[in-house]
Amino acid sequence: MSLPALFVVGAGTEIGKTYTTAALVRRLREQGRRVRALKPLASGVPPLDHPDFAESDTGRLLAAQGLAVTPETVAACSPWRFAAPLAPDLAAAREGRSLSLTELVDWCRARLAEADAGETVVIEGVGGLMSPITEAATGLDWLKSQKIPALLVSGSYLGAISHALTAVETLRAHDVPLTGIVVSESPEAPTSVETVAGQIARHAGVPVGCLTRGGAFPADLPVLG
Ligand SMILES: Nc1ncnc2c1ncn2[C@@H]1O[C@H](COP(=O)(O)OP(=O)(O)OP(=O)(O)O)[C@@H](O)[C@H]1O
Ligand SMILES: C[C@H](N)[C@H](N)CCCCCC(=O)O
Ligand SMILES: [Mg+2]
Repeated sequence: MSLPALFVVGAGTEIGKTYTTAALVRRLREQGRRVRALKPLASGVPPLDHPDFAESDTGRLLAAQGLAVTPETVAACSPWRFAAPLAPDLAAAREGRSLSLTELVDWCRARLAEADAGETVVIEGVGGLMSPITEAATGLDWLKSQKIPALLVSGSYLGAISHALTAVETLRAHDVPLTGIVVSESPEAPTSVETVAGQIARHAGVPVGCLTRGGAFPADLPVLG
């Protein structure tokens, strides 16, 4: 199995997990490293031939990897896709489908196991750390089962500090290794992203980096071994 691998989790939804994951993929590729980005479970995904597909998580992660959108590349990145922009269990129910945590974890394990030596695998979670993914399981259960370190993504909106620190405490309570935190600048935040990152860093006890609007992955954040 390749190492390192990273699981990108959010302190909330729509705060920059995909943006951060894509920025990390680009950074690693610039460094000449091989990287595979996965968004195994995605809700709010339009059909492949829809003009908005490129803006979906899967579309953005394929673009960051330099991959075209084809039925094969999409299925290899995001095998579980649902149309409704809801928690995955609800989105699946709208389509008369259901999800199995075991199948999801096994699929990810297989991708980690088949990765070449020297290849980095980055998995983006869904929603916030404890967003429901099946009727019984949350994203935290998924992350714990996967047994790879987490990278936490936070916003810089008012309230983000508490959301980020609550997620840090939850990860700690569940013995999930946390490699660092990326604060992705939120639109119309009342203070600078650096200020928010500084506040989070004072309490989090792990490296914290800033990702400004439209910016690149923070150069000073050591997230991979
Ligand atoms: N640092 C940033 N610079 C520019 N745009 C950003 C940044 N962070 C997030 N965005 C934009 O904000 C929106 C939400 O971000 P993103 O899709 O990365 O969130 P997410 O946490 O992955 O959401 P989800 O829970 O749906 O997976 C996207 O349009 C994204 O491009
Ligand atoms: C549609 C959205 N962008 C995500 N794909 C799913 C977010 C689920 C959040 C559920 C919750 O924690 O309340
Ligand atoms: Mg995303």
